[in-house]
Amino acid sequence: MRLSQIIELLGNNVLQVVNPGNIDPEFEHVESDSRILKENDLFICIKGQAFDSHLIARELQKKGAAALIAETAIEDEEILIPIVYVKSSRLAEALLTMEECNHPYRKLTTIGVTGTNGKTTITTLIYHVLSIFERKASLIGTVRNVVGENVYTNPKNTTPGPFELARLLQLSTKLKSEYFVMEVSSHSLSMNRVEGMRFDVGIITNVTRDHLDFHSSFEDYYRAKMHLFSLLKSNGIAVVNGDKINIADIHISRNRIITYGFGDESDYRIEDLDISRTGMDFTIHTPFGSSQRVYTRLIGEHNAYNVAAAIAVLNSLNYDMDHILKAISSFGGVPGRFEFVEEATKYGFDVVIDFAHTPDALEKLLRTARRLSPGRLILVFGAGGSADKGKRPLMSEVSSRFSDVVILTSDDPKNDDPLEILQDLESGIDKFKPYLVIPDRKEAISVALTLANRQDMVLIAGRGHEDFQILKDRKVPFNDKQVVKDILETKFRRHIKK
Ligand SMILES: CC(=O)N[C@H]1[C@@H](OP(=O)(O)OP(=O)(O)OC[C@H]2O[C@@H](n3ccc(=O)[nH]c3=O)[C@H](O)[C@@H]2O)O[C@H](CO)[C@@H](O)[C@@H]1O[C@H](C)C(=O)N[C@@H](C)C(=O)N[C@H](CCC(=O)O)C(=O)O
Ligand SMILES: Nc1ncnc2c1ncn2[C@@H]1O[C@H](COP(=O)(O)OP(=O)(O)OP(=O)(O)O)[C@@H](O)[C@H]1O
Repeated sequence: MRLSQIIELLGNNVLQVVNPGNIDPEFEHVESDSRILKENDLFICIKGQAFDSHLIARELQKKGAAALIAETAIEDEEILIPIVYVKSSRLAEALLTMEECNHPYRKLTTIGVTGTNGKTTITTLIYHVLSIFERKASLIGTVRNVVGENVYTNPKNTTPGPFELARLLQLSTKLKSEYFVMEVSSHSLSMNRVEGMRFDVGIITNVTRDHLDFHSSFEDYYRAKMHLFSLLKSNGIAVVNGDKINIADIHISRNRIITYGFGDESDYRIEDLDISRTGMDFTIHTPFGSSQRVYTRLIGEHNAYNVAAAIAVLNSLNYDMDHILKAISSFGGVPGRFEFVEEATKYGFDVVIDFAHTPDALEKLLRTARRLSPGRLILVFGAGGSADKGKRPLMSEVSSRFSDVVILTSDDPKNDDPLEILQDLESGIDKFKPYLVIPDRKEAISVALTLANRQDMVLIAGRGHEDFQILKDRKVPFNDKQVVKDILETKFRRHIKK
């Protein structure tokens, strides 16, 4: 692609072009990482959180960059290559990488899920059903990225950056995938990561308090999520939790919006939810007048929403309800989401691992647990560091309200002082209810298990499937489920033998 074509493609994102030699170079490739820049690349300068590549313009020129895209002034007389100034470098990055890859999303049915909670569950469930139907699909999200036989676990981001996204889309088309099912985080929407692609289906689950370290306000966070619907293909549809989201906020015609929920107005309406320890069932009424009983191994009202969302999407893609419901019934869930540690049952109590790390998710977890457990609820949780501090006391407040014993502990402290995080958490706790503060997570889990009597339920929240803890810049192995199993195996087995 030539520089003149790039300028045309970027349209009104372009502010100014500085081209001392008045040249129109042709580029081999668009790059935004100086470490892998090659001669004749067009380089996009980005001011990131850790690094600002505008500051290394000379090095970029020396390495062979044929032109630069920039959003802040590069005042260096030695820079002789053209510079295209734009309003947003990240937007330019998204548009140009997708152009370079020839818009692979056009050959795929793309399904994007946004919302504070439920993204991984819904994407994984849709992927599962499509796999049962023997349809080739890719899955992109927090837990893993799967494209054909390639599985990338613990990806850096829930939603990849533009280069990786374009590469995953391209690989999907190369491997003849039909579907591309992905989580779309609010960070990615704000940072224009997905701006280069378009979706056949956009799903929104809910928007509740989270990430207010990154977003300037709740309204800003909400707006970021809603932006997904600006990225629909011309005939794309929105699948919306009608109980949680005001459809007036989605600016597409009503006949392209499908709602799900318990509310009477829902297109896919949930009724008569019956929850047990092994799964749940409910009736789903469809907009085509049919009503069927759904069985799922997922547990909790929040998961009834997630299952209804998946049904609405798949049925809208013209899959038959009987087949959808059969495939859903065989879905075993996502690791670390309301996952029982079966080894605990022989000791007479339950242990559940869950990824809840927002006030709303904790409430949903505890309400579900209360429905299932005749005994006490003993909750172990902490809060992540370097993230939304304001949600910490709100999480404790919910925890005090819905559980019987709370043990505050460490999550992923990252660069924050673990004791300061605990103080923030403690400030929201109800001091008239039993609670403990045990900074060491393993010890906290051990104490919770020791406190558990017959029929109690121990809930270990916040880390879910994750198998590490981030302490400053150290990543140490830590998996809640494994830790529970180890404690039961050592401490409890010995105890029983005596
Ligand atoms: C704060 C943040 O969101 N950072 C994201 C951002 O990184 P960045 O661009 O700011 O990175 P940077 O290191 O400052 O570099 C800036 C630029 O300089 C370039 N560079 C850098 C070094 C160098 O030597 N040369 C060079 O050219 C880089 O290639 C980049 O273009 O853009 C990257 C690519 O898109 C992301 O991977 C990265 O996510 C970091 C890892 C992150 O942790 N993000 C979290 C907050 C996040 O996005 N989370 C959400 C999910 C949250 C949830 O739902 O719970 C997600 O979607 O993952
Ligand atoms: N529909 C829902 N409404 C509220 N809470 C939910 C819902 N679905 C899941 N949760 C809660 O959120 C936790 C994470 O679920 P899931 O991984 O599906 O969400 P996510 O949106 O992908 O989360 P994250 O963005 O943090 O990765 C679950 O363990 C559960 O506690």
